[in-house]
Amino acid sequence: MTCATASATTMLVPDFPFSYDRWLSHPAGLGALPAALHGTEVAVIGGGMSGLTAAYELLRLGLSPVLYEAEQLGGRMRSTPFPGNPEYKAEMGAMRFPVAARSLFHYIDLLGLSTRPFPNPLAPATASTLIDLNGGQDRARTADELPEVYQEVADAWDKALQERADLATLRDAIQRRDVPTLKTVWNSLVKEFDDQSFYGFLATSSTFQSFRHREIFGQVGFGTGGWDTDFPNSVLEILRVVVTEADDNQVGIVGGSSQVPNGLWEHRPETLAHWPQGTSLASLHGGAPRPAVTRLRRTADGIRVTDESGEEREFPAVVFSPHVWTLLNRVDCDPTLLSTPQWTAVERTHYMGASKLFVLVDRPFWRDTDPATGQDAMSMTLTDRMPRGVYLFDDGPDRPGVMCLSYTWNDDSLKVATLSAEERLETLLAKLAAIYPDVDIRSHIIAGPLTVTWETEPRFMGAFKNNLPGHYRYQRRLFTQFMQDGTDPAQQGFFLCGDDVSWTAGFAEGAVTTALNAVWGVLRHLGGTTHPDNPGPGDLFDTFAPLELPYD
Ligand SMILES: Cc1cc2nc3c(=O)[nH]c(=O)nc-3n(C[C@H](O)[C@H](O)[C@H](O)COP(=O)(O)OP(=O)(O)OC[C@H]3O[C@@H](n4cnc5c(N)ncnc54)[C@H](O)[C@@H]3O)c2cc1C
Repeated sequence: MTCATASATTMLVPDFPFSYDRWLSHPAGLGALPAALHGTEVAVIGGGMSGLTAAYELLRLGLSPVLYEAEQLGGRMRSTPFPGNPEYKAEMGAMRFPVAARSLFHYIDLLGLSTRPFPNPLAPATASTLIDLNGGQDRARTADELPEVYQEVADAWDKALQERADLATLRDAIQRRDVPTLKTVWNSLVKEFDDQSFYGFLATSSTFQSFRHREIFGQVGFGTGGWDTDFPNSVLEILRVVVTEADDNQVGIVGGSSQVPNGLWEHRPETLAHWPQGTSLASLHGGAPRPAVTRLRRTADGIRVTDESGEEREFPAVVFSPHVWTLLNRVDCDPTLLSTPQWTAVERTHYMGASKLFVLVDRPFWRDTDPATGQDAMSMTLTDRMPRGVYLFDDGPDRPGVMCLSYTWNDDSLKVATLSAEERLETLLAKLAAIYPDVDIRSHIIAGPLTVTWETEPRFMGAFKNNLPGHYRYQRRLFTQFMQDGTDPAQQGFFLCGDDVSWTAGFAEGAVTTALNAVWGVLRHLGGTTHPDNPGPGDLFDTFAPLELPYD
């Protein structure tokens, strides 16, 4: 089932509500370059979802993208096979995609990948959910079956959103793609809430005056649940997720998320300029990308890229997709790559930490009925103990099942960061035994543990960006960096993309849409144009531009 079209809404981000999905699917294509420029090499640094989207579309425009990847293609769409059982995978990064992510789904559909509903807390695809808070447990199949207090919390959240953030108007404007209304309402929220944290928003809402309600909300929250580690972040980040329905109606990709970026590497576009039919990024690169980039220098004609092998190549344009922090410590950068205010924004970028631990088990034993209680042996679990979130994936009763025994963010991720994989497993099993005393998880494990902590991964240093209060201005500088008309020519030709420069970090949709901004930027920089019937994000920049907040 691929179901982008089943969504009435789209992740039309209110800061810049350009319809990337329509730009992508328009028969006129993304643009055209003078024939003399066909085959021009453009560097694309980073082979995650963003870099591969950019490289794929630059290839279709007739350019010759040269992809650099430091580790493995796919980046944070990392589906790691279990040793001995490679058909089963652990989703170390992205694992669930809102069907509203229509630009991402443009590529999921293009590649013919199948999706299935994701087993989020209390979702229809989830047999049962257990909430373990303050030592007490509540179990339910749907939210309606939970005790009254949970409904009070859900109502408090709905009311707070309605009263303080005009949620219904924003959602309606997004569904109708009514940009004037969307911008009017959203811009006033940006002014009001840029300085406000998520927790501050709750604590100052009349509907959340009970601490107990705030604590339960931190545990169960909305959509994917477990939002309390997000409490210090800017409430604008949360409002973007809510208004675009990014946390609702999510699906997983059958066979693993990494198939999307890896699929673009192998895919042979049906329509492409200049190149013969059958050309793919893989074929252009002889099957393997260039290694890590170590140095970037401006020259009279462009940007010189040095890679780990010592090779140097000069390009008229460079697209950079890894986390921007890597510009501070992994890549020796020419200071003129960015303006001083943009460098400040790079320095201020704030990333969330996240850890996960997966095991493969012999069968989905959690579906067994506990004879004493008549309930499932185990459930999708939200807990305030160390594991925080337990997710259960099965392919039928007689086949192995995948357990994500723990998915954590920030402080909870740091609690396991210094432990080895085995130590993590021991600790997590002990914590889960306190919730499920009669279940012997270990006796079912046939492979794993597979684990990751993104903040200690040298090429990432964090899971995904999340702005703190007061960060809007920095975010704006990074997001709009692809607009280089009118800037100092000596500072043109270098284009940032990736989910950390997007307004919706933590969602692959932001990786795709910022890649499309960079593609537009490269097209423009090299002297190409978009079709008048299908203007791109930069052509319509003034209509959609993110609000500028005063500095003084
Ligand atoms: C724990 C976690 C959970 C997530 N959950 C979801 C989810 O459920 N749904 C969703 O939509 N999104 C989710 N995301 C976000 C999603 O994974 C990202 O939005 C997306 O994968 C980002 O793609 P990217 O290309 O911008 O960056 P990346 O995937 O980080 O790609 C950057 C690439 O650059 C490479 N690189 C770094 N330095 C260099 C260098 N010097 N030279 C060459 N290459 C370099 C890296 O190795 C990497 O491959 C999650 C992310 C994490 C970490």
